[in-house]
Amino acid sequence: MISDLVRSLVARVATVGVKADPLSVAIAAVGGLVVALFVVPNLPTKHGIPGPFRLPIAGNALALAKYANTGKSHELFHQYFTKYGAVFSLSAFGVLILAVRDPVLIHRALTDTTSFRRSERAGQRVPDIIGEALFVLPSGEQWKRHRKQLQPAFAPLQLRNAATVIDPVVGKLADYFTDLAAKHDGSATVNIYSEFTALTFDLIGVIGFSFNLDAIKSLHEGTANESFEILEDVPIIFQQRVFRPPSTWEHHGIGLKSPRPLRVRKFLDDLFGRVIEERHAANSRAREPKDPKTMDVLDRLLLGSEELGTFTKNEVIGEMAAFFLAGHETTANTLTLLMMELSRNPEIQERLYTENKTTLASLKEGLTAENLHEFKYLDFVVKESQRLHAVVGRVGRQTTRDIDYNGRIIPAGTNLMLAFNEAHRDPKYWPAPERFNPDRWDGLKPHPGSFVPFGDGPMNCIGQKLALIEIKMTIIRLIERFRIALVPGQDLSYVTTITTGLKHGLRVALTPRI
Ligand code: HEM
Repeated sequence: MISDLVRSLVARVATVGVKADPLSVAIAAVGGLVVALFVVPNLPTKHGIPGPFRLPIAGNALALAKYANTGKSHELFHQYFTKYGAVFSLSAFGVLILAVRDPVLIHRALTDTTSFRRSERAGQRVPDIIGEALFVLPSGEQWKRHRKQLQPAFAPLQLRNAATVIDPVVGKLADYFTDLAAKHDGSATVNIYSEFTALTFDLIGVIGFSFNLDAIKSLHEGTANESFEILEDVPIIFQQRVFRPPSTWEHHGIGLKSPRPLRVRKFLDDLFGRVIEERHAANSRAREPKDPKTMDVLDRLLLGSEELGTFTKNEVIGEMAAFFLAGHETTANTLTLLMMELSRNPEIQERLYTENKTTLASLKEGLTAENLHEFKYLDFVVKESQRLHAVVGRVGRQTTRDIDYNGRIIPAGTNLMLAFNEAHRDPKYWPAPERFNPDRWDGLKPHPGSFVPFGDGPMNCIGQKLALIEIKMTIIRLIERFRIALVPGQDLSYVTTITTGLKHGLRVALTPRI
């Protein structure tokens, strides 16, 4: 059909050359415009990878923005993967994007650092707030410096100490549920997502920076918590900017000079500025210099090192905000979706309870970071939940040179969207992919790239061990003390911002086990 259109236009243009009557000129001009605007953007490309119809200039940006702004981009991508297969192409304002579900290409893009990189794109969405933070920094020297400096804050000793912080905080949360249940006919009904968001928010503050933003306290006392509200706005601004050209941000109230982002940045400067000053003062009062082995994230950011130099104030504040961002919503969503599966599958819950009881009784030194591996069925349950619910559903990379992909050439400079959530449910790698079946993990070594909840390669999640300690300890302590049931009749649809979770959270009834 396209070739017929092009042929008739060529004939028209040829006629124009001979006769030049006004009607033919007008038809040829309109036709030329139609071809330039609608046909050329949709001609088969060098890479030959299929994809949905592209509009002139905007390409697929309008559909992407529409779905992204309603939190449903996962639905649009799923429709396209179903229609076009494991890799499809999109464009947005001249930028070519390949969406990838194929685990082989996902694995390659995450681990082959000579052919793929993280581009500047994510950082350019939030240069005013967290532009210089690890998880948006492009591949290169600055990323390497941040990673090298911060990695030791997640070493075994720090994780062991973190576990000693997590266990009592979770214990207090469980006490709160017990009291609530006693006041309400023996069962506490809560939106567990709100509880987990507050929990993970407080934990990242205490573990990473030794200060508590008291989100749990505010939630339970029903008081406002400005730090929490402001930090929660960062991913929303991020998401609202993703598929919109920067020239339109101001119009949507999310420009670099718009009041909302300015308020966020000012608040972060004030809050984190105070925390930084206090830490500097404490460090200068200390008689001995800090032992690098016991340094937390903030120490590492402030003290720098001989080898890696010192961090600017913008880098420190950006990292602090980004750690709250990367470290709390991801973990809260993972915990919530896991609770959804447990509340839907009482028999799995009971198996966990039995394992819990025997394993906890066998631990001489109590629950620690080191003995969590003894809860084997719990490990399967967590993995299976992360497989079905990849809360970081998509991650970006860019090709640094032409790539041969199954005989097709993906040109250098192409942006890839690696769809972890789709790879996790690919029937080629996962039999009965929609079934929540923890037993599938018994003896299983997944195909590379088919299970990547924390990414892979050098840019994998720096906080993954900490996140798993938080998740496992929370589940162990809640399952130990409560039966968890789903409150019927609720809307469990997903919402995708930077992460994917449940749009309205999750209401569960917690009934204490006697
Ligand atoms: C279940 C919880 C979590 C999930 C599913 C998750 C997932 C991920 C994924 C998929 C990436 C890779 C991004 C990429 O390849 O571009 C990542 C990176 C990152 N995560 Fe997590 N994360 C979680 C918890 C945490 C926690 C608790 C922290 C902090 C304490 C954290 C901090 C980071 C940071 C700083 C990066 C950037 C690493 C780098 O670029 O070198 N995450 N996370």
